[in-house]
Amino acid sequence: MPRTRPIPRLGTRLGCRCAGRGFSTSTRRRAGEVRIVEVGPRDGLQNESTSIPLETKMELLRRLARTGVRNIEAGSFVAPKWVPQMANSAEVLNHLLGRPPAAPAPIAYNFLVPNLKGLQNFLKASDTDDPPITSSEGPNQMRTPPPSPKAGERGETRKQGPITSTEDPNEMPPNTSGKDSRIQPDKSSRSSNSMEVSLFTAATEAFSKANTNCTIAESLERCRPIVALAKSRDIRVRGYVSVAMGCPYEGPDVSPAKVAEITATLLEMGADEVSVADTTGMGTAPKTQELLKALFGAGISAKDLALHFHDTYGQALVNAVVGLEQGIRTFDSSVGGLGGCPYSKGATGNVATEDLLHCLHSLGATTGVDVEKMAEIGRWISKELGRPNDSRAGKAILARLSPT
Ligand SMILES: CC(C)(COP(=O)([O-])OP(=O)([O-])OC[C@H]1O[C@@H](n2cnc3c(N)ncnc32)[C@H](O)[C@@H]1OP(=O)([O-])[O-])[C@@H](O)C(=O)NCCC(=O)NCCSC(=O)C[C@@](C)(O)CC(=O)[O-]
Repeated sequence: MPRTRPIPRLGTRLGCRCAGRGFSTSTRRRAGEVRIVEVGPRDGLQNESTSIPLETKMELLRRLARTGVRNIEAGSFVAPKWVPQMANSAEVLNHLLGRPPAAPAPIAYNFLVPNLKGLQNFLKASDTDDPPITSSEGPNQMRTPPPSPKAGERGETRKQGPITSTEDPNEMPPNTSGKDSRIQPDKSSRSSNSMEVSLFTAATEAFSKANTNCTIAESLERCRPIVALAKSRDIRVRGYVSVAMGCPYEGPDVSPAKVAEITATLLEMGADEVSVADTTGMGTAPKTQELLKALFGAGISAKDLALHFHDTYGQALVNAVVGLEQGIRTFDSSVGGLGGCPYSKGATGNVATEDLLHCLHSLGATTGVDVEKMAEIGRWISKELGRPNDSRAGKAILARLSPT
């Protein structure tokens, strides 16, 4: 009789040690530690049509910081005429440096830079001796001195926070259940926050042209000096490859081999990780699998990758689970499902952080993020922006918390 090949259960493939039968709700079924990169304040807000006050952005960042999330994309040093919503990113950065939001653990704040000018503006804003603080300080907030501009000028490397190129980006704090994370307003934890940058390119020529006014090859050449300068200042660099699973101009068939080639080029340049982005939400489970196969086939390790799903076709969670099964441990998401891309018509927001957390926690993953706090933020920011809350899990959690 032919022997059937045993198919490992999800939990087994994710490395959990479950005896006997396991259920998806079992706390013994652990998917390990998963890093969430909250992109709501940048990817989420960049597409809003009405101007968002700086204080609303800062309040969003303060609230997010309290959830236990350790990576937040906070703004973008792009041309304001292209993305006006991000025009006050220097002020956001100044606030984060001058008055870091209280948080249970150090946070890596990330800013998008499309070109060398963007990085130079980022460095100028972070080197400001006296950030222009205009809002009132919260009870737990202490002023942390901004990094000295002298270090970089003398050619020394400026010490960044704990998440740097030399450290494992997937490393998580010991307490990752989220629920019991406590705000620690001590100076040491907050002064060890770090500032990172992200650069971006695309997997199709048409999108590259629309988003950054240059070819893919030109955009990669733009990336090279950005990585070099950032590395010389000991700043962690993340790369993005947009439209990896479908392009608004060239259609759904984007070559996985091309995505893998671009991703490898960014990593070879020195990027610390690359977030592979399904900008249009055209990705499906088989396409995610095929893409990861191409990426791994190109010699790229899962720990150097993040996945960034938009939820336009409602496939983001399924795709994330495929990624999880294949060893990916970093996922981007935005609270309340905020977002869209100004250069991808019809694309909806990123997968909602609340939905992703609910899914990951049900699989036994630890994220360190408090999903209930995140749900409250989703409700709050949606109301502030006058848009619907796009997180199904968020709405369900809120209904459970306050049944009427
Ligand atoms: C890339 C550029 C700058 C090239 O734009 P360009 O027009 O080719 O550049 P340029 O060098 O000719 O400059 C044009 C003007 O912009 C200024 N400029 C130039 N650079 C900067 C800068 N950094 N900061 C401030 N100003 C800048 C520059 O000084 C000049 O000003 P002017 O002389 O006209 O007054 C432009 O196309 C641009 O900013 N595009 C915006 C791209 C963008 O932000 N897209 C959204 C973010 S990416 C994204 O959302 C995808 C992602 C990451 O989430 C993943 C996914 O889901 O796919």
